[in-house]
Amino acid sequence: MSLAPTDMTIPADNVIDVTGITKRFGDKTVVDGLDLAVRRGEIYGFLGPNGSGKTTFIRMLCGLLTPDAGQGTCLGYDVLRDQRDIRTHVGYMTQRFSYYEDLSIRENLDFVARLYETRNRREVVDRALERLGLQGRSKQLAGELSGGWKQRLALAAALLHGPQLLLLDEPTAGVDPKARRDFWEQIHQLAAEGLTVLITTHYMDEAERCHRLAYLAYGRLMTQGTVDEVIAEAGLSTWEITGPGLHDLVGRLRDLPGVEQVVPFGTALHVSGHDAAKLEAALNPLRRDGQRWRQVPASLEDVFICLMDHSRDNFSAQP
Ligand SMILES: Nc1ncnc2c1ncn2[C@@H]1O[C@H](COP(=O)(O)OP(=O)(O)OP(=O)(O)O)[C@@H](O)[C@H]1O
Repeated sequence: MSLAPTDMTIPADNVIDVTGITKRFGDKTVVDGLDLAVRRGEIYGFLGPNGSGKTTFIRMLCGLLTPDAGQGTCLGYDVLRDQRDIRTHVGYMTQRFSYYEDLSIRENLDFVARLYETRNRREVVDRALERLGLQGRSKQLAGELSGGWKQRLALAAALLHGPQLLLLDEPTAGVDPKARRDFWEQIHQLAAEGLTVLITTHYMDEAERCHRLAYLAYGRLMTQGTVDEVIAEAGLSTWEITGPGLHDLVGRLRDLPGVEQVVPFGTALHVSGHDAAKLEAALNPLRRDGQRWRQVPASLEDVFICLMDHSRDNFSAQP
């Protein structure tokens, strides 16, 4: 499939470059003064709890919603004025499968190609089928496909018109690990060819596959950077405890000075706080024979849980 530039001019550096983007629904500010710059060829992860404003932000970026405040460009187009141009040049994969279940894969792709008034439709659809490994199933009805194949169809459709920016809203939700891995290989291949990707996900392993990422809570940007930068900036000290008696330990740990979060991780507990000395002093008296206590680097999940706990709910208490 061709990902060659279309007829537009894109700034060499930032494909997305927006500041102060804000959206209100009634008295709720669901996206609150968001700044974001994403470079060409970057895979940028967007994380945050349910309802934190990720989809709303993406819909503003791709010209489906108008921001109430803020400014900037997407693919060189003004996000307030040039929404029609943006819509034409962006590939958007929505959270819900939105293709015709009673049409085949090929018919669905052909339909999308018609919407974009694509020239050489047959050839373009053939290339899309080939690229996504869908040739063998081209006659299969979309409604009969498993989650992983539906996701491939949706990705093929989002790429059909040769966009330079792909906005993916939880594309792998409910998809099995093998299909998720294949999907990410595909995304990295596309990025290597120059496509820019903004992707929302709740999976930590996927966050770690992004070049950079941002974490949102209640519409506000809590942190952004590479995985290492985000972890370092959080400044969390974390202890991992394994062995017997962890269940009883949880309750005793939670109210100790210096302990800010206690999270079970499989057969281990992660105990974190920002003041390393205070945390260690609080933990020391609780050590028991047979348990293993060790200091570990904070994980991305530790950091995100901490950010969520410390963020203020500005959704519920507005005048
Ligand atoms: N059209 C709308 N009218 C009113 N409220 C809306 C509308 N669209 C979204 N919201 C609200 O805005 C907030 C942010 O929703 P949004 O879907 O952007 O979050 P999200 O981070 O994408 O969540 P998820 O991870 O569950 O997909 C939510 O409280 C949601 O109920």
